[in-house]
Amino acid sequence: MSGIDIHKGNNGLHTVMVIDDDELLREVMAETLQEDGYTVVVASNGQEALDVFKHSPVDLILCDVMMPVMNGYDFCENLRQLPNGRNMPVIIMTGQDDIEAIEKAFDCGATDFISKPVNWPVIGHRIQYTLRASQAIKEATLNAKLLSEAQRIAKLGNWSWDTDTKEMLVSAATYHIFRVPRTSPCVFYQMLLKSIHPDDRAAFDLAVEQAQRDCPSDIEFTATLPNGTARDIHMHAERIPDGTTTQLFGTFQDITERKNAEAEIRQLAYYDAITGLPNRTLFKEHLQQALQQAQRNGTRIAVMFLDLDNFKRINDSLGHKAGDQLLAEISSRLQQCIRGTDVATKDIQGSSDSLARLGGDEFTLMLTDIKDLHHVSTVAERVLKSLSEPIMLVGNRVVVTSSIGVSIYPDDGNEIDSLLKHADAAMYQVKYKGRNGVFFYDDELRQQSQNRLQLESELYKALKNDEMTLFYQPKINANTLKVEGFEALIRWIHPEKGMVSPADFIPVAEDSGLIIPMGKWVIKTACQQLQAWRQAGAEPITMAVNLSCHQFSDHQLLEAVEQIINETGVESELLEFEITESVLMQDAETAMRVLNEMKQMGMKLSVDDFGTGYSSMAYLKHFPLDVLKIDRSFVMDIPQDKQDITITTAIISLAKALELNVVAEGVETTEQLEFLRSCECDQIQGFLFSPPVPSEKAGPMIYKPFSV
Ligand SMILES: Nc1nc2c(ncn2[C@@H]2O[C@H](COP(=O)(O)O[C@H]3[C@@H](O)[C@H](n4cnc5c(=O)[nH]c(N)nc54)O[C@@H]3COP(=O)(O)O)[C@@H](O)[C@H]2O)c(=O)[nH]1
Repeated sequence: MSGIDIHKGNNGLHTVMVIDDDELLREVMAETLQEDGYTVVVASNGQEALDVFKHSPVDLILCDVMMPVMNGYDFCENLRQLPNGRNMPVIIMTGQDDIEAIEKAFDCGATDFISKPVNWPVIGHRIQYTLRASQAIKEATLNAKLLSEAQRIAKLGNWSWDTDTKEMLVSAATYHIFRVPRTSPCVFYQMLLKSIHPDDRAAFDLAVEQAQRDCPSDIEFTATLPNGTARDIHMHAERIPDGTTTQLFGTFQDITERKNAEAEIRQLAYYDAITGLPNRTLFKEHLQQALQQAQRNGTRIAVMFLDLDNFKRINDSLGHKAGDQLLAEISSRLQQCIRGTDVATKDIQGSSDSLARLGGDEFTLMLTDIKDLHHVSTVAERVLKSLSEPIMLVGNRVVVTSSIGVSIYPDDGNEIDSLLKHADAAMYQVKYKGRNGVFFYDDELRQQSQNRLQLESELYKALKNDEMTLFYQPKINANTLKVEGFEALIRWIHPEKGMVSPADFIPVAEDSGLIIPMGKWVIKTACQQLQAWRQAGAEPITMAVNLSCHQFSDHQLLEAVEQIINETGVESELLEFEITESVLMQDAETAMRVLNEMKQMGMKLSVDDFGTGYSSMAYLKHFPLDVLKIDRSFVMDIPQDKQDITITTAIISLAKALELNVVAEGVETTEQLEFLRSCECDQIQGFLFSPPVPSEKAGPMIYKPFSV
């Protein structure tokens, strides 16, 4: 017979290949199998069968042994070499029902055998059973392969272990995780034990013991691989269901990448990138733990709040890179300072004392277990001395001093926030007294902070109860002495205390956030007043309103101003904002953006208290400004003070060069006026003409020039 002879069965689900040199037997067999529903392909010897097999899909082979050209044994051996022949079920038909022939058939790769003469009624069932078994093997093989791949992808391997015999059977992925070659179960166990980091060994033994007691356990340990690298491994262990207490099973998973990512996230979340020190969040965790411990042990804690005195100036003049370098140097000096007698640790575990960078140029130190406050002073003095040593920054010798405020638990507070707040208040006391020093939070500050709290709550009520009013101080043309504008200044008419100075409550409003609604009220009231004067026939005059730091950085400010302008109908070019030099220079880039937006809306912009901060001329040149206001402190001692004369003259010249109007504030005497006039100062504001007054008194000033 030549070519492929196919006999189609009626269901055609499975194809059986019949290989026999006896043509009659072949035909009978084909017919019988066809009747059972199989499609049949026939071949007359092994060689022909191999050729047929290569071209037509077959599910099972029935093969005679003794055949010309190629016998059944050789066919089996050759078939197993083909990729799709490796797992093909082959039933050998042997006439010799002896063990030797059967063994030889199995040796050559046969799946099963049947004896000749063939039992025809049974053969269909035999084939069906073999096909079913083959299908099950195929599925199991595929599942095992997919599982193995899944384990590889998940870096997860499984194991089973008899803790008595010390035999540990593991999956391919487990070998891969530990980077060891396939080996015997006993050897693998030894390798595993050897790889576990000594610090993790006790936890590993405990996890095994726990699993033996039928409590599933999970641990993470570090394994050192044969190539010396360390990997983080997670192990889950359980007792084999219905097994003995020594029979365990579980998984190993390589979690190194996850652990690394977690460490990176932790670093970003808890540490400062410039200095590597703990940040505010971690410091608070440290402090919280230390507070709990101090509460239990009845000990004291010192919280030091440290602020560098001249950082901003250095940052602005030498650049941010140098600023970062400076912070890193400060951080390492601080670490050395507390290492003298105290241990500075960077992490929570085992931490006692701690150092952190809160942001900007602010650092905090926590000293625990304080027996004597003298010790805190010693550390603080050491810090001051160390930080004031010169630092070389991009070729410049820089000297930085610092101000330190200290609060003590439990004396000055029981909670994180109050301790930090009080240390901060003490630090401000140092700044106030001239910087470069240490101050401990004390009764006076406590009283001040209580007063502040009281003021804050009264301020809330004041806003609600309409206790605020505006006074107006005229700005007068230095030559004509005509009123060209007013500055609106808030006043608080307290029901019991009478008039409270804005100098006392504006800082509290700033800290509490109340400045935002209060500031809006001021802008609106000032605009309403200006519009009322304009509608009553006044010439165009300006109305200046002070913007505090918080107001200036409030994202909703411009929206609110636009609404006020629309509601009151005031001409936007008559509204002037006075912003202090220090607020503008705090974040010059942002200031530039906000000022430009204000300018686009038509408002006038004025730099208040000019000369008291330190302006970057580069920014000043580009800010869209209209007015420079010379601070009162320079005008006060004119004409006696030579330096003030020099400064005032210089500011006026600068304003002229920048094509800005210049206003002198705090003018109280005719000598001051004469001097300012001689320098061509444009406008005068001060008690010489009028203090801030209520609107009823301010209004008539518009129509009648002043005289001196
Ligand atoms: N953000 C806001 N700040 C405001 C507002 N209203 C006032 N303030 C700020 O409070 C500080 C104190 O203000 P005040 O007590 O009103 O003092 C002003 C003038 O009364 C005072 N002044 C004016 N001329 C003279 C003078 O000849 N002699 C003298 N001794 N004092 C004088 O100067 C203050 C105005 O300063 P300035 O704003 O720099 O022009 C003060 O910082 C106010 O800015 C507010 O609504 N919002």
